[in-house]
Amino acid sequence: MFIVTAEEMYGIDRETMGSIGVDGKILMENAGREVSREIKKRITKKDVITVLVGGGNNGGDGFVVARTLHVEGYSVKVVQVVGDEKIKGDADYHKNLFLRCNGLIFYRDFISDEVKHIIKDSTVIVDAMVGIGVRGKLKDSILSIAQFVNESNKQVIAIDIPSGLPADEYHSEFYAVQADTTVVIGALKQSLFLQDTASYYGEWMMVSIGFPFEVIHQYTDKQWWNITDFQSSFPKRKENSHKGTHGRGLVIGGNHLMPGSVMMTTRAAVRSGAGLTTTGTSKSVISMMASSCNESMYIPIQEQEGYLSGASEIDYSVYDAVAIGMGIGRKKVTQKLIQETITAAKGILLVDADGLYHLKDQLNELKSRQKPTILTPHPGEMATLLDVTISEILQKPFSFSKEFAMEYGVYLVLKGKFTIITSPTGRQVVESGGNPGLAKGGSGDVLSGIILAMVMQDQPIFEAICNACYLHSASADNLVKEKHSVYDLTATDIIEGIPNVLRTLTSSE
Ligand SMILES: NC(=O)C1=CN([C@@H]2O[C@H](COP(=O)(O)OP(=O)(O)OC[C@H]3O[C@@H](n4cnc5c(N)ncnc54)[C@H](O)[C@@H]3O)[C@@H](O)[C@H]2O)[C@@H](O)CC1
Ligand SMILES: [K+]
Repeated sequence: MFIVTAEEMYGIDRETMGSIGVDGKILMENAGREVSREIKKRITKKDVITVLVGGGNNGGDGFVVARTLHVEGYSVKVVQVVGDEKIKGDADYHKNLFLRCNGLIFYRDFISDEVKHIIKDSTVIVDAMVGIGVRGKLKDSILSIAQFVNESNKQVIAIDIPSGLPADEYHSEFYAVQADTTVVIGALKQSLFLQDTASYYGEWMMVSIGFPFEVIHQYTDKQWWNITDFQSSFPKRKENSHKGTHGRGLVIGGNHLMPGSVMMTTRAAVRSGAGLTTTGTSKSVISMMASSCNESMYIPIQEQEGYLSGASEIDYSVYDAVAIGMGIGRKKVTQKLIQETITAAKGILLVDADGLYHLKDQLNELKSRQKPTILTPHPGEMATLLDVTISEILQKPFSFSKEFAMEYGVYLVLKGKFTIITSPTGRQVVESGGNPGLAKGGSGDVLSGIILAMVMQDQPIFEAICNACYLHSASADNLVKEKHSVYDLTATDIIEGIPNVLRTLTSSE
């Protein structure tokens, strides 16, 4: 499913009406019909429904919903929250159809006792006051109605986007309707995947109203990754494959005080299908790891006082992919190791955790790498890389990611509740699975191991990274559904949950 900004949505709308020639009235009819279909799954004929209708096309969709439900025998009223002069064009056409079907409209552009009574007497509120055309904070008249709706405790179903909520990232202050359900029209809006706006949507689903796939794709390169994408792009294993087919991966990380991270990355890579996995770390970490992770091979790396300091002994040419940085610490001696690895690693290179800290002054080096580079920061690490605050990153995660990935020619995985994966060409995918059980030390290390294994399989690298993120979240979600809680779930559990996801979501022919 595609993700759009408001501007991109308007482009798609214009193109569909202009070049293709689909009449706006038909699009509006389609939108209202599809939204009604979703609403009907959530109501009965006993419900009393009020549709709050505003002055744009979002309101027009509201009139179609009101008419569709009314002619099918549901109890529906419309409250038009703007003056008559504001209802124009296609919306006015659909308003007249509703009136001619003997639909009932109350006109109130402020919160009066009458509107309060109508809302109080309703069981379901359909919010069609403002859609993606919202500009700034809601005006007082509509604001007061939105506030009353939020206090009313009624079931609220929003059309396209909760009224007042911005569709895009980097917005100013807002007040929005809190929906229980939002029926999103045509394409997913960016604010569905931003930390401070996502929850306003409540449960959501998307309906298609006739925008051609090619037209949508022409305007956006952003996508939400779901089970269908995972299943259709996950590589199938061939009968005649051998361990070399599935990649030789090297994990470099750890220090004498932090053996766990590199251990989890290694075990996750082994569990996710890497053909051969080698761990490069300090002697003391090897002695701790070797007995519990005997599928891996080990290379001791030069160290100074327990911290990794150089990797001249590694023959990088034998590895298809290298993951570096987990548990490596921030000591200055380690910087040289990162420097050497960036230039010496001839295959795919993934840099995570403290590796990113050391990378900060060497970002330009990445531009000359011949093979793909993957960086996997969380917002704090991303903020450090860019010298901005975490809250700035969270306000504009799509833009920051895209600029960064394109500037340095890297695949960027900005981790979080909504993980954004960006390719060097600016293509973006959001992976939104997972649960709060993942917000713990070690889960990032596990993700790095899964990515390492997946990028060595027979599939395009961007899809491989998206699938790795999906697998990581799906493992956590299955475990919380079946035998764990978000409190006790550990990074090790996530590794152990991988087989179940692979077994149930993929077939091995
Ligand atoms: N061709 C069509 O008929 C389609 C219509 N669509 C619907 O149309 C919507 C976009 O329509 P529009 O571009 O007309 O815009 P909206 O209907 O989203 O918003 C415009 C209206 O909101 C008012 N408004 C803007 N900012 C406000 C504020 N801060 N306080 C109070 N009122 C404010 C404006 O005065 C105007 O009346 C989408 O969200 C969707 O619901 C889409 O479904 C796509 C297809
Ligand atoms: K709305």
